[in-house]
Amino acid sequence: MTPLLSTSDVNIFYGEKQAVRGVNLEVQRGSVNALIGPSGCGKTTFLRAINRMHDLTPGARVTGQILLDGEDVYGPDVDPVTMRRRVGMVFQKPNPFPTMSVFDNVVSGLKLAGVRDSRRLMDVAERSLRGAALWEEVKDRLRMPATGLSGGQQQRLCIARALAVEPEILLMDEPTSALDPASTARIEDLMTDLKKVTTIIIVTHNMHQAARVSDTTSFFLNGDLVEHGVTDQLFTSPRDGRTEAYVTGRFG
Ligand SMILES: Nc1ncnc2c1ncn2[C@@H]1O[C@H](COP(=O)(O)OP(=O)(O)OP(=O)(O)O)[C@@H](O)[C@H]1O
Repeated sequence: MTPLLSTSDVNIFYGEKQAVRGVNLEVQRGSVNALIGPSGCGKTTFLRAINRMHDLTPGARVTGQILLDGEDVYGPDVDPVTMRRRVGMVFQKPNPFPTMSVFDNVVSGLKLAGVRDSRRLMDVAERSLRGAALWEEVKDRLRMPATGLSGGQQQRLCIARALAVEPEILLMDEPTSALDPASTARIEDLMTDLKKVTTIIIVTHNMHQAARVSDTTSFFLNGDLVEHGVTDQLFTSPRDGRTEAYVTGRFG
């Protein structure tokens, strides 16, 4: 099967400092992929290369190749804004637009793209909120400020906002680290459903979470991708001694 995402020899630098080294990775359509590893090993740096977020970081540089559905993400004719629409992102802390209503948050990307048809906007809002398992909780307060929602609801709203533009891939950077256990469980459950409509790469510090939600796992250490494989196998019979030491909690 042709992978949806494939990277070859990806190196990422902040000025002179190299944060990610020679990463080769393939991600299949409709899967959840976890990036794990100790703090500072380059997980977030790698994630942000996929949707060209480093274009916005002064001094950051990406070399090598990242192909999304066969297209070079850093190709000369690729518009970074269009690429960021194809590659959605959900951050550690929920970041709804604070001055906008629930509804306007969800459809903000579509409005930015010039969609004005109110029927279509409502359809997309409902589909996206249902997709993020939030519709039932907010359907009667779509016009209320997004900031009135709980933290867990705000994070699901951010997922709905990302889904509204139908991303080919959804990047999630520790999406539950600011949430309570109940909200975390809801988002973990949601991921299984999200696989039906998109492909997910999630950075997580929590190895139990990686084991629960992901199909494949990539273990990073000091900027290197040490091991990538089927999650069950990586956790139960890792090939590399460093992976084994990490997943058995010998360092972290
Ligand atoms: N904007 C930046 N400028 C310079 N160095 C950076 C920048 N962002 C990250 N780094 C460095 O790059 C390395 C990788 O950081 P990164 O945030 O990708 O790691 P991580 O694995 O996601 O860590 P964590 O789990 O703590 O979030 C670290 O040494 C970090 O200090």
